[in-house]
Amino acid sequence: MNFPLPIHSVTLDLDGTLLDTAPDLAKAANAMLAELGLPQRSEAQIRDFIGKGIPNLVKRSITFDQEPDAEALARADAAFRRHYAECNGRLSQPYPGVIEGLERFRSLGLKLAIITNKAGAFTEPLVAVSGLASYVEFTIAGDTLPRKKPDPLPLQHACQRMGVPTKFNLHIGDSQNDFHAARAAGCPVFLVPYGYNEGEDVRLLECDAIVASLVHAAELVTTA
Ligand SMILES: O=C(O)COP(=O)(O)O
Ligand SMILES: [Mg+2]
Repeated sequence: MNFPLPIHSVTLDLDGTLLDTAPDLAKAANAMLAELGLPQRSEAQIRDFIGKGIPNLVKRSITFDQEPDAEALARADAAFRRHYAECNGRLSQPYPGVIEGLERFRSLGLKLAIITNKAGAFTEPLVAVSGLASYVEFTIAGDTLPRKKPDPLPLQHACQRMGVPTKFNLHIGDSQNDFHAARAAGCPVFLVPYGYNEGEDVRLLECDAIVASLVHAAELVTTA
């Protein structure tokens, strides 16, 4: 790939790319585990459970020796959502370089949108309270469409909504879900190494660039 990369828009992953949400997610998961009388998890463990949406995080958190049954899962899911609604956004912070990187993308005239696997009920308040809402045209949450990342649908939908051919939309994320969604949609993809990738090293994925921050990403693009 030749740099600078010519693009019209940037779609951004939320958890692990824009915001470090693991402390709030770990707090809610441990409150849920305590309520169900299950052992606590470390924040490091919870970090590795983030990426494929809340039902998956809940299932991974309550799975110890054996697979949970449907009823246990439903109770855990409801408890998690109740606790997360209380603490969502309290400890979550933008990573270094996020606001400056968004400013740079904006000054290049690029359209920006957020694409997350997090459920919409938690995404909208989080994007608002973290100050990210003013930078993006819209947000697509994990339950906005019938399929979420790694399916390409959210990226295809976002590109259509912005009127940008997928090859001119750069997707920036922290995980294999972002990587596969972008590749399947035909979008170039940069990955950050500081987020959550379900316990795997993102450097093993053949993305177009590993970027230390969004500022670094902005240095590698130009307006098409
Ligand atoms: O909710 C998740 O599991 C991850 O959300 P993300 O797509 O913003 O990383
Ligand atoms: Mg992520």
